[in-house]
Amino acid sequence: MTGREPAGAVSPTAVAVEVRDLHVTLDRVPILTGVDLTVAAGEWVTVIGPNGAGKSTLLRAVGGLLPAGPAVTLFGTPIRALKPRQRARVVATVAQSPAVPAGMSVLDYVLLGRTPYIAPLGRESAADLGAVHDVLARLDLDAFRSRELATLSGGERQRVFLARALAQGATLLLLDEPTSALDIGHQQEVLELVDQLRREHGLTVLATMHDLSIAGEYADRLVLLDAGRVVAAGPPDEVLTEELLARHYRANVRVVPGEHGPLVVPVRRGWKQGPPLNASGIGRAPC
Ligand SMILES: Nc1ncnc2c1ncn2[C@@H]1O[C@H](COP(=O)(O)OP(=O)(O)OP(=O)(O)O)[C@@H](O)[C@H]1O
Repeated sequence: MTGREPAGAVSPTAVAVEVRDLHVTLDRVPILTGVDLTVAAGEWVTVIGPNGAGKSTLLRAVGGLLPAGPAVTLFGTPIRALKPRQRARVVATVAQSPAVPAGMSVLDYVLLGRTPYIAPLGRESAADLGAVHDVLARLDLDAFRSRELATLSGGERQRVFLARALAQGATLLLLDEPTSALDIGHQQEVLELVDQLRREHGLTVLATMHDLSIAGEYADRLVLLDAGRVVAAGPPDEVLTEELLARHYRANVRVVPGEHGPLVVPVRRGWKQGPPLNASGIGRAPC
């Protein structure tokens, strides 16, 4: 469906992502310290953590957008051994706020995802166009194909960014807060599509998310990052605990069982739960 093709020199292995003792320093500030992470082929792992924890930095290092030395291996090959075109066939990234090229149509933008398959100075093939049209249809973007990307709403644009990554046909998808601008219906639609592609085509997904309930519903495992270190990792019900979320997010939450994983409900601090409301029904007595 996404025009996935052989990934050059990279051979299939049971491990999609191997990160060992990753240290990243930006402008002399240590951002990631000794991060270890393994993602099995076909697995969905979501990195959670408070603002500034280093989630995007970790995804950028895994995607080869930041130098990571020997610490990152994709499908058994050190990422620094992959040439850019080879890497683009293996890993596709949806960044948090990708640049929007001025004057570019949605169709042309999504076609950029096919660049690793088009010879330099060559033209896109019928297969490239087919992959793009397929992805546009599945993301409910057909009506926008001729529109200038810059004129789309934030949520429409976010779906186009994902479409470009899917059109790339890579085996590993890195999604940095892929649904932050989407309404609740489109959130579910997009995440279900990613999960369906994972099941049908063996995609591996490494994501970041702030919505913890949604993170737990879709991921096989969660990795909790705080101040550049992994502080917890495991199945959602082991990581989404009231105690861990209080400690690392300084958040007051209740965690309740849900059909597809724990649901995290924020509870306002310093106010009594439930009645009594005052006589007019507005406001509660402070604790
Ligand atoms: N070029 C840079 N120089 C110095 N510090 C940087 C640089 N880029 C990022 N940082 C810092 O690194 C830290 C981690 O940033 P990152 O974007 O990875 O966090 P995050 O967990 O994704 O945060 P958020 O949830 O807010 O998106 C932040 O404190 C950020 O300010």
